[in-house]
Formats: sequence, C-alpha cells, structure tokens
Amino acid sequence: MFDLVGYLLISVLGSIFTALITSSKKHWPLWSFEKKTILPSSWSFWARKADSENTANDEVLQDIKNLAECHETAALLDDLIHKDGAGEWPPRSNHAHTTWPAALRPYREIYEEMAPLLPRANVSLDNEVNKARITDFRSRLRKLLHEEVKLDQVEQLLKAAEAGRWDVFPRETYNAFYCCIAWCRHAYRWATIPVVSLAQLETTLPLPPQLALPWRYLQRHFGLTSESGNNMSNLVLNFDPQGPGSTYTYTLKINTGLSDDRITTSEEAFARIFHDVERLALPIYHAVVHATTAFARGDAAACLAHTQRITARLRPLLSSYYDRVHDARIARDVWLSHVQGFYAWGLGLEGEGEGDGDGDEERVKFDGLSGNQVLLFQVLDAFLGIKPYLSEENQNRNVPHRQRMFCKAVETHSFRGRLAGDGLEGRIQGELGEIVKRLRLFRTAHRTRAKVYLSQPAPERLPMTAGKSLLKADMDQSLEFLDEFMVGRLAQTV
Ligand code: HEM
Repeated sequence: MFDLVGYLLISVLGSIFTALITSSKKHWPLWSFEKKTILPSSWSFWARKADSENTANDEVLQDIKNLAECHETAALLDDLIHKDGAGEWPPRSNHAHTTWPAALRPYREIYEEMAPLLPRANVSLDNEVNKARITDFRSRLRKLLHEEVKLDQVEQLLKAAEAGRWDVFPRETYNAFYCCIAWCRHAYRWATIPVVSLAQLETTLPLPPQLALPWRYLQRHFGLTSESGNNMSNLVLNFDPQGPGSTYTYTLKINTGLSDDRITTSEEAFARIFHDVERLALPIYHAVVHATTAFARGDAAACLAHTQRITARLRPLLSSYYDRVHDARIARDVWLSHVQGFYAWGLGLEGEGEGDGDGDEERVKFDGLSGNQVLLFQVLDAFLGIKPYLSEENQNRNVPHRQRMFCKAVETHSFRGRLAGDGLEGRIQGELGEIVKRLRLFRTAHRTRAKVYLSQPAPERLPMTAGKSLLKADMDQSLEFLDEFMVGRLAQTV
C-alpha cells in the first residue's frame, strides 16, 4: 500500500519537475533553485542508467536540450553540441565530399592527389634533398589550388554560413571542410613527412590564398586565433560516421600509401583515441551538468548519484588511453617521426592581415595540437575547481570558443569548495576525491608514457612537440623542460 502511495507521489512530483524543466521559461539564469528543496527529477532515471554503457546518445542529447532552460552549464553544452557538433557529440563531420556544395569539392580532390606525395618511407638527412622535396610539394599544391579552386565561390559559401545560412552550407559539411582545410594547411606547412629540421627552422610561411582565406572564416566561426589546426579540426573531426563498417571511419591520412602498416595503424590508433575520448565523454559532460544543477537546487542525493556516474564513466574512457598508448598499438619507433610531426606548427604571424604578408602582423610562434586541448580534461578540472592548465592566450588560440564557454560555466558553478564534510555532502566530497585520484593516475601514467615516445631517435629533426613547438637544443634538456609542465600539473591535481 505504502509502495503504491509512494510511487504515485513520486510520479506526480516527477511530472511537475519535468513540466518545469521542459516549460518555455527562457530566462534560466533568473530561475534559481531553492536551496535544500528535494525534487525528484530525471536524475533517478539517469542514475539508474549509470551502469548501462549503451545508453542511447540521442536520449542524452535530448535531456541536455531539456535542461538547457534550467541552468547555464546545460545551455552552453547544448549550444556547443548544436553549433559545433552539428547536433551530436562527437561532432558530426560529413566527409562524403560528393554531397558538398560544388565549389568546395576541389579541396577534397586535391587532398586525394597530394596525400600520397607527402610521406616518405626513408627520410633523408641531406638538406638539399629535403629542400627539393619541400619546394616540389608546395609548388604542386599551390598550382592545384590555383587551378581548381574558385575562391570567390568558396567565399560566398563561407559568408552564407557566417550569416546563418546552414541550409546552404550544412554544419556537418562545414565541420568536414574545416578538417580538410586544416589537413591541407599542415601538409603545406611540413611538405614532407617525417618533418625535417629545414622546415622546423622556418619562422614565417605565407600560405596560398585558397588556404588562407577560408581559414579566417573557419577560425572566426570556432572562435580561434591560431594559424595551426587543433585537436578538433585535425583529429576529432577527422572521423566519418557514414563510412563503411560499424565504427567511425578515419578519413584524411598523413601516411597514405606507405607499405609499412605499423606506421599507418599507429597513425590511426593515435587519432582514434581523441575521437573515442569525446564519444565516451558525452555521458560525463551530461553528468557534470546534472550534478551541478542538482547541487544548485539543494538536492544532495541527486548530486551524489550524478557524481558517481562521472567516476563510473571515467574508467572505460581512460582505458581508451591506457589500452592504446603503448608499443603494441602505437609503435614507439614510428610515432615521433611519422605521426607527431604533422600535428606541430611552430611559426606564424598574428594581427590584422593574419598571414597576408602586408606587414601589419606581429611574428609569433603558434604551437600545434596537444592532448592539453582535449575538452574532457578541461571540463573535469573545471568541475573539480582546479585552475585551467592552458593560459588564456593558448585557450583562445586552440580551444574553440564554445568549449571555453562551457568550461568557464562549469568552473563558475564548481561546488567542491562549498561542500560540508559530513552526511551526503561528505559522500559527494569523497566521490570527487575518487575522480581526483583517477586524474592523478592518468597524469602519472601520461608523464611516463609521453617521455618514452618523445625520447625515440629522430635524427632528421630538432627536438619538438606538437603542443610546445621547438624545444631545447638536445632531447634530455627538452624532456626536462616538458616534465616541468607535467609534474606541475600533477601537483595541482589535488
Ligand atoms: C604518445 C603520445 C603523447 C605524448 C608524447 C604526449 C605528450 C605530452 C606532453 C609533453 C605534455 C605537456 C606539455 C604540453 O602541455 O603540451 C602533454 C600534456 C597533456 N596531454 Fe599528452 N601526449 C600524448 C598523448 C596524449 C593523449 C592521447 C591524451 C589524451 C587523450 C593526452 C592528454 C594530455 C593532457 C590532458 C595534457 C595537459 C596536461 C594534463 O592535463 O595533465 N596526451 N602531453
């Protein structure tokens, strides 16, 4: 009897809450939850789902949309998914270029033609040979771009997107185009893989207008200032959900045509981690939003359940790193030369004309991609109240604006410092401590593994990481320099 009454009561209250969060209330920041009001809500539904690996993504996406009117964190996550993700997370990226607007298709066809010319099985240590390779690659790419691309038509499309005409330039096509332009820019930058010291020592590099002009629009859309690509443009968006097979297809490649499949499988295994991390992170972002919202309305039980979901989901997510960043999946002796170099950048101009060489720009050094741009770690740090790893300048260069906004909101609403030490809040505190422990474990393992990969011999080049550009004169000093960042971050992870 009690069960029935209790059930009815909970159902009625649940419906009231659901009606509230799906109501047309538009001013969520003004809608503050009354402290200590316990409202049954969709939390119990999601808490029950905590163990189910296969909770459908669209249920999560719909729930985030519903919550968007309740809390700033949900609104910003929803905005990120809608605008940068083309409605999904990881972001949708349509690489079926025959479906692209006609003016954009030559870029992908040029990629197909140039990609096999980029990698070399055997690297030369002779500067003259390398100079010829670089000059030849760049002039061929420039020629194709000049002959095939109708830049005014491309610009019309980019302007249409900027004006919100996503019917003309669908967001998932925009994402794949971003990836394609980023690939072409990095290919032009290095012109031969493995990367060689001659190219590393360049300080500026005027890019062909067909690669410079779209980049300005694309970077403006994503709210970024760097000349280099980033974790999103080059890695996460490089997976096509419409490819053959049940998994996402790895699309634009660095080492096309090389017969050593240790190189090609290592390249793909490395890239896939970044896509998988975002795929597995969606339920974590969702739980972060729920836990934050539950705390705001004073519902400690719900907050605890959602915090437990984060801990539970972290294990399989971090396994995508632990299970792949080792020699059997990503071969140590090929990663540095054949994979990592492409993602670096290490030069640039910043300012008015950005790369058009008219003298209004200031010479700066843009770093390339790094794991330090991965959204998940930034969200977890923000949630735990740990200050951001990247400086504001580097965030603005490499972390898309809407990702930054979501992290900022999570940081603003971080409640770790406001919890009581006992009762349910004490248990939340304990659960957050568990997340910190897992992050510390990751950072400890990462420190060791990164060092092993970076200390492989690569006589063709100078010490460099994609995330920190050219380093010290020798590898020992460089590793020491990098270790300071990693040790420093470990010390902050408390
Ligand atoms: C063999 C591959 C890798 C190497 C050699 C490597 C190396 C490094 C180095 C040297 C740093 C510190 C300097 C900097 O900020 O750029 C760093 C930072 C970082 N890396 Fe990696 N990385 C690798 C792969 C990954 C992967 C696959 C992830 C995650 C999916 C990742 C996540 C991070 C994060 C989050 C940071 C920022 C510091 C922190 O939060 O602990 N890295 N990495």
